[in-house]
Amino acid sequence: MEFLLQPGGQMRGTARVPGDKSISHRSIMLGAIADGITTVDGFLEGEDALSTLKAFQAMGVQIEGPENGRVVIHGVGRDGLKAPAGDLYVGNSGTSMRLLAGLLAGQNFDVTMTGDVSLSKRPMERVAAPLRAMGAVVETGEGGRPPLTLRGGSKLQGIDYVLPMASAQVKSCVLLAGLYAEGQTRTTEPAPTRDHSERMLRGFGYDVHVAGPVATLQGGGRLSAVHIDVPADISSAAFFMVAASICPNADLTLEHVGINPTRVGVINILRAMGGDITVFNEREVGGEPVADIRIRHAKLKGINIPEDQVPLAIDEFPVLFVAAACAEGRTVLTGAEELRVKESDRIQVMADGLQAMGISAVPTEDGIVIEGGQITGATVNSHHDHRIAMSFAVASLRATKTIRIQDCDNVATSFPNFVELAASLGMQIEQVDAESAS
Ligand SMILES: O=C(O)C1=C[C@@H](OP(=O)(O)O)[C@@H](O)[C@H](O)C1
Ligand SMILES: C=C(OP(=O)(O)O)C(=O)O
Repeated sequence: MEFLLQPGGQMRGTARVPGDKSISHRSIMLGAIADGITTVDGFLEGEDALSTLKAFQAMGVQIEGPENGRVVIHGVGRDGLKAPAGDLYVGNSGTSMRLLAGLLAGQNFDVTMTGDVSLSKRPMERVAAPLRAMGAVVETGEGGRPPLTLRGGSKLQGIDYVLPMASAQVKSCVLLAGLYAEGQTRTTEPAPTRDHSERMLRGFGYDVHVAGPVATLQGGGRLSAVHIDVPADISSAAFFMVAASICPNADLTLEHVGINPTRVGVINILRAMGGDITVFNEREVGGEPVADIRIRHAKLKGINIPEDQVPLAIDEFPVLFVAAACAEGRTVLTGAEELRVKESDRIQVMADGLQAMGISAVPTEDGIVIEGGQITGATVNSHHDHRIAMSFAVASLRATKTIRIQDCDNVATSFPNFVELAASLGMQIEQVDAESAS
């Protein structure tokens, strides 16, 4: 499936984007191994979160929904998971594979996880290594890539793990394995990353101690079912935050957006570029801060993006590169080599696409240098990457010609109603079959 975009779109109105993907994954994982019935509202009905949901159904957990964002999980308790009948296929979802690796390392059955063509290229040694150090038996495919197999029956020991990279997936993997380990498990991260696992574990009544970069928990405890209210995903909101910022006359309000301090890099960076963003109606919902956000068109300027913002905006860089392409002057990103191991190499793929659209975008080892300019139009490829597809769609708001984006099926992993919502706010977008696209 492809996206076809015409120049001249608008960006006005009020919208609520779908539920947070990171929190949706974790709600299923923790709900499944808790005692009692966990209810979830605002669940992301996208393919990635559904991959996690199906994995637990395959391990014998009764889960109802999602229906209008509501999921009911009949927790089986910490030792109640059953061996799945076959491999667990988790599609495009790195979060599913890496967090599940931790949760499954201490079970008494073997399990193999596989993924799609994009996930099959992504590094899994980063989770295999600490799990092995805890006593797990873990096998990866060639070069440390999927499939990922965990052999059952290993007795795990707690670990004091200093993360070599800023990664919430690796941190969460180790903490989830720590639930099944003897003694204490401690993670130390080089920079703050999303802390949804720590917050949600506490919500389920599990004691996690956090002091600066160090998170500590004791193995062997139990989780008690709760109700979880999933906020709208700031990573999905980001497409419209940039869209409204770059689009003349735009005035957009996004409702009920999660503004956890470990996720707000996109707001900080856009404001530093001159963005007109008002965060209001701040409240706390189920242990996560939430707010409404109003974005109006602004004249953006290029900046040197502070490296401390990188983990706080890690999934928002593809669309922030579009903001940089529309800004006056040069934007420089450094310290972001992690972008090369996402669903695609997001530095290279964005540089290629922006260049095809007439923008000077020069990749570096750990970032990119973008000169603001006039976006023309082009046919570009998303390389199986949902965020790349949606970012190029946003570029249409300042383009002079048609933009065609190939390979857009994976937008359904995180934002199944993107086309409908974008069109309702004024973007000139339609979905077309690849066959009709010669
Ligand atoms: O923990 C999570 O839910 C996520 C962590 C990040 O990955 P890394 O830990 O690989 O940076 C992010 O890119 C991903 O979309 C979701
Ligand atoms: C990197 C992402 O997700 P995951 O690692 O779960 O595939 C993302 O959604 O941008």
